[in-house]
Amino acid sequence: MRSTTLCLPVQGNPAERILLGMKKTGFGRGKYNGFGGKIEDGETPEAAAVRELAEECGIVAAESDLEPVGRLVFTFPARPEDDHDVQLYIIRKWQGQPAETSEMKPVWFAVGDIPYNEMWADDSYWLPAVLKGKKVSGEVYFSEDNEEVDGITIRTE
Ligand SMILES: Nc1[nH]c(=O)nc2c1ncn2[C@H]1C[C@H](O)[C@@H](COP(=O)(O)OP(=O)(O)OP(=O)(O)O)O1
Repeated sequence: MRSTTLCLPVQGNPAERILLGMKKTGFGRGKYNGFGGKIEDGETPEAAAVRELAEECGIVAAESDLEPVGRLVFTFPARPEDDHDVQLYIIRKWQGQPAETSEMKPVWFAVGDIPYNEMWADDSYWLPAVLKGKKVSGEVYFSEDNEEVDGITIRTE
């Protein structure tokens, strides 16, 4: 199973706005997503999270500013090669302005106005808790269409 990162830039504590990216290529294309991707061989999860923030929306973050907020395991029975294990982070401090890249178009949303119907179907189950300051862990099983959630367990702390 591949190991990945997902980082959510937010403003405010508790969060008032969240930066999401409309993914233009690859996994999750056409959906608003957090920023992240594969952890390369020899790379720490934090280094991968910082690298992906820069590659996907052009912001420069320090690893020490990443707030670990949990871990999710995604299983796609119809596409086992897409199964992945995601380390989740929030970040509130960085340098530079978010900018569109070849991979993503970044857009700010108020936390009360998050476009869950244009996101991965599992996000509405765990993102509200993360934005309220909770840590989450869980497992998500997708249906045969790789879109709907067939089973989900989310634990919060
Ligand atoms: N169900 C889901 N809900 C969610 O919110 N984010 C998900 C998700 N499934 C995957 N992601 C995120 C996590 C991670 O940031 C990314 C998947 O990583 P991948 O490495 O497969 O992506 P990419 O196609 O961007 O590849 P690289 O950037 O080349 O590593 O999509």
